[in-house]
Amino acid sequence: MLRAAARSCRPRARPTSYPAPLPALRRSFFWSSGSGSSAGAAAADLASTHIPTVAPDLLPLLFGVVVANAAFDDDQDEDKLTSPPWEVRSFGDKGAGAVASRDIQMGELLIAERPLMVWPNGINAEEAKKLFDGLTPREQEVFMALSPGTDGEGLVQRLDEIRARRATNGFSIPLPSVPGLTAGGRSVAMVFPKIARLNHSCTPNATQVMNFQTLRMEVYAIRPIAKGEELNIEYLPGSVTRTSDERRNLLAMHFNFPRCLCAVCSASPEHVAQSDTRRREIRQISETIKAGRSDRKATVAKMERIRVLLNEEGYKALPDFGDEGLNTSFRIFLSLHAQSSEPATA
Ligand SMILES: C[S@@+](CC[C@H](N)C(=O)[O-])C[C@H]1O[C@@H](n2cnc3c(N)ncnc32)[C@H](O)[C@@H]1O
Repeated sequence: MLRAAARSCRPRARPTSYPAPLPALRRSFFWSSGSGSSAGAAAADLASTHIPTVAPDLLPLLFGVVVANAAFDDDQDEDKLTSPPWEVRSFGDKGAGAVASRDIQMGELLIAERPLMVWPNGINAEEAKKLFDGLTPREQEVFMALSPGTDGEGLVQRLDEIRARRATNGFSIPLPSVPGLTAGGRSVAMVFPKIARLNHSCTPNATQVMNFQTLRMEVYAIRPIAKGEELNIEYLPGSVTRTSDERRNLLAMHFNFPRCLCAVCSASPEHVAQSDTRRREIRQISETIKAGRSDRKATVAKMERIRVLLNEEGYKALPDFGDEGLNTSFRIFLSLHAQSSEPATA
C-alpha cells in the first residue's frame, strides 16, 4: 500500500501534541554537553541535567536502553492500562470492534499502548518475513490474530499476509526530531494490537495520538460516549472534507474494505447526499481559510459556517481537517465560541 501509504493515511498518528516536551535528550545528546565546563572544573560543577558525552559506537546500544526504559509511566493511570472502559466484541461485517463498557466522558484516556513492533515502511515481502521471524512466538501469535486484511480488492490485497496485516492494522508514524540526534520526519510502521481493534467511522468518537515520551499510542474520547456505543477512530484524516464516494475509494484502496459501514455511510441515499453536500461546502470553505486571504472577521464567519455544517452533520467531536494549522485554528475558534455563548452570570 502500499501499506505505508495506507497507514500514513489512516493513522495520522499525529506526533503533534506531546503532552510535555521531550526531556534531556533534546540537548546535544552526544558530542559534548556544551555545558561550558572547563578542563579544570570540579566534578561538583556538573549539573544534575548534565548530558554525557557518548562514544559514537555506543549510541545504538544506549538508544536501545532509552527505548526500553522510555515509559516510567509515573503519570499513567494503571487502571486505564489494565482495565480499560471498553471491551472487544463482534460487529458483524466489520469484524471485531471495541464497545464502551460504561459511560465515558469526553477527554478520557481509553487506551495507552506500546507498539508490538516498529518496522521500516515500504519493505518487501522478504524483508517483512525476516522481521516477522525476529518477533517472539507470543508477538507472532498476537500479530497473526489481527484482521488479515486480505478479503477486499484494494492494494492491500496484493500483499503477502504479513504486510497485509501490517497495512490493515498499523500506523505510519512520523518520528519527531531530536536536536543533535535526528532530523525527524522519517515515518516508521507500528502496530498496536488493542488499538488495531478499533473500527473506522466518518464521524469518530475517539482519536489517537502518539506519545513519544512513554512510547505509547494514546486514544482519547473526543466526545461523551454512552455505555454500549462502539468506539471509533478515523482512518482517513480529512474525512470531514470528503464525499462518501471519495472516502469509499480511499478506504477500499488502503484498508481493504469496499463499503464503509459507519453511521454516515450506511444512512439512506438521501441522507448520504445531504452529507456529501455539507462536506463539499466544508471543503470549499476550509480551502479558502487555508489560502489565508480573508481578514479576521471573514475567517471567523467561515469557521462559524463550518461549525453549523458540522452540527447538521451530527459531527459532535473536533474534526480533523487533515491540516494541523486549520485544526488548531478551529479548536481555538470553538473554545472562544463556547466562552461567548456561556450564559452571563448575574
Ligand atoms: C484495523 S482493523 C479493525 C478491527 C477489525 N474489525 C478486526 O476484526 O480486528 C481494520 C479492518 O476492520 C474492518 N473495518 C474497520 N472499519 C470499518 C468500517 N467502518 N466499515 C467496514 N469495515 C470496517 C475492515 O475489514 C478493515 O480492514
